[in-house]
Amino acid sequence: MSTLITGIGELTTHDPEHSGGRLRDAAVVMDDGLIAWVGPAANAPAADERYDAEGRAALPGWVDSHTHLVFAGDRTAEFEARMAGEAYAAGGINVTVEATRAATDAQLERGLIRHLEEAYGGGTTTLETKTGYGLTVADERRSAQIAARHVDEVTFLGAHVVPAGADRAAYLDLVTGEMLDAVADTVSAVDVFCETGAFDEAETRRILAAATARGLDTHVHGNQLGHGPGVRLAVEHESLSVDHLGFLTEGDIALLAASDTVATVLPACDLSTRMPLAPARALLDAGAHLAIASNANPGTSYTSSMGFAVATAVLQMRLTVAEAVRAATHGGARALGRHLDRPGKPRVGELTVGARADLQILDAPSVTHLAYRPGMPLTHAVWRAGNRVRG
Ligand SMILES: N=CN[C@@H](CCC(=O)O)C(=O)O
Ligand SMILES: [Zn+2]
Repeated sequence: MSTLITGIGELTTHDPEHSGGRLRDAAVVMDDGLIAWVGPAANAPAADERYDAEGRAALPGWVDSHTHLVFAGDRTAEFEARMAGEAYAAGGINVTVEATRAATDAQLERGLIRHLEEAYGGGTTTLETKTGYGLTVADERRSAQIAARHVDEVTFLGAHVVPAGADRAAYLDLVTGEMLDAVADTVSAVDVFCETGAFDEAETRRILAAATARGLDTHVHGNQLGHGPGVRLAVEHESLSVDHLGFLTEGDIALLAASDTVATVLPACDLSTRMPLAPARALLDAGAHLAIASNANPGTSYTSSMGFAVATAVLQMRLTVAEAVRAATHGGARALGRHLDRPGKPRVGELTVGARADLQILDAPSVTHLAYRPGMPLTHAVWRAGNRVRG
């Protein structure tokens, strides 16, 4: 079944062949879950069904490359304390760990589905989520298995913190050994929280090496709470991404600019933790690959709204709307290694022939409205793999 979407007032493709990635009065044909044709509406071929966008803007669905959505419990009190002046500290993670361990599988799955519905309702079509609130072999395994039933990419974050009451050396052995083996078939990548209060340089190196030895991709949570080795380790290890980046030196920016490791910024988290905004403008100007993600989690960023993240990146981080949209789609795909076709996984984050047909239509004439009308519900219709899932 093929679908023609026509009457697109402004189409963002990310294909440089199409007027630098932006077309006016455009159309798209989807067939068999993939983009089959993109071009001027006047030249569009026929299809089995037709949808008229009536002049609205269309763009790739959001690729949210960083979330933590397998959890139970609530951190409202911690948020209130932060808004009253307390600093964020990694230790809060243990509050969610306790609640997650106490939850049944069904409760965790229901919570995940509820949060995914929110994310998808806002135009997200590809989503990564991490384990990291179980921190025992059984709890990390069930978190990974529940996530794998519902999301595109699952990342093992056993190295979130050393759980309360655990022996540090023994936990390091577990997270690089038995616990990693228990999830290795279920996840595609391993993440490490490299930060004071979480894991230091030597520990991070060991965890990244254990992941690579099992053929898994890697990510690093780095430079969130202060300056540190996160960026350097991610780049040295050729990790897919290093995420957060509120505290960067000129040297860190130069390292990222010279590497394929994606610099992932998390604007909603920076706001919610009242930490410095990551220098997205400087990263792009230096030539780094940039992604924007939600970091949806109950501690530091309890929102999965990619529209909000994009608006904040424009209004506060000084990106253009086109740069922010690219970082939240193509950038996120690159951060997950999904900007290239993989066996059984067509590339995402762009509207080019052969890519997965993931497309959102805004109730607005241009993507500029994402920042011009921040916080407004602009998602009008969404297709995922060629199926209309919203609107
Ligand atoms: N920094 C580490 N992990 C999460 C926060 C987790 C939490 O506080 O529950 C983050 O990305 O911000
Ligand atoms: Zn995170």
